[in-house]
Amino acid sequence: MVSAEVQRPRIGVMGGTFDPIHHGHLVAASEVAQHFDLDEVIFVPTGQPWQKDNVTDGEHRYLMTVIATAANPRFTVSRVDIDRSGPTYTLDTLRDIRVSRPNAELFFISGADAIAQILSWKDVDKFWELAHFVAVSRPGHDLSISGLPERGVSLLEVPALAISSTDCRSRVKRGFPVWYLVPDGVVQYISKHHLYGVTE
Ligand SMILES: Nc1ncnc2c1ncn2[C@@H]1O[C@H](COP(=O)(O)OP(=O)(O)OP(=O)(O)O)[C@@H](O)[C@H]1O
Ligand SMILES: O=C(O)c1ccc[n+]([C@@H]2O[C@H](COP(=O)([O-])O)[C@@H](O)[C@H]2O)c1
Repeated sequence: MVSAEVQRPRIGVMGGTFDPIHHGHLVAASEVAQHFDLDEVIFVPTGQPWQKDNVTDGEHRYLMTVIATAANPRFTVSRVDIDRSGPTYTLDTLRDIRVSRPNAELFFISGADAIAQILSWKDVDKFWELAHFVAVSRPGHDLSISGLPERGVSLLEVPALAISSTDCRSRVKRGFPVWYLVPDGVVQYISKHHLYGVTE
């Protein structure tokens, strides 16, 4: 009797502060999904990103991420980092996602700037047994993985979008449009909730 081989689900994990989520994030996730034949990409907004200051409330960032990903049947959003108290560490993110997807092969997606900082992340030496890391190109940043285990990390060139959340926040504050930099629903959410406005 021939036993059918059960295929493990291949799941991307796109962690980010998403303050706000923009098309650079979405294109990165979509390209990695295509290249690595992923069944799903889980977007995970950070709770308390310990290497960033003055971050917008997590519920706003979570809801913008839900709005931005809603149309893609392979994109989902997880609250694991938003709901965990204390600083957000990727080790916890990956462990929590593994609990909800026990059989999955995980692919953690990050941009060139983030991967360049990875050796400063908590317990980085424990990452490689939990997920494969995919580092994508990003305008203005060299894509390099020197010093990281070769089998643990892959590089992927993606269409260059010179968009950052910092620039989106600055544009809103200065009264410039963010149409076409972020999804339409996110533009409307920012306006409705008066995010990133001039502080009185
Ligand atoms: N334009 C982009 N192209 C490719 N990857 C990106 C791009 N923007 C962000 N990323 C990657 O997405 C992940 C989450 O990024 P994050 O939410 O911090 O956005 P950001 O634009 O870098 O924000 P900020 O400007 O506030 O630092 C990181 O791994 C980052 O490298
Ligand atoms: O684990 C850490 O110590 C750590 C330090 C900095 C960033 N990260 C993760 O890297 C991802 C991108 O973070 P950021 O700050 O660039 O939005 C996000 O999932 C963070 O939780 C993780």
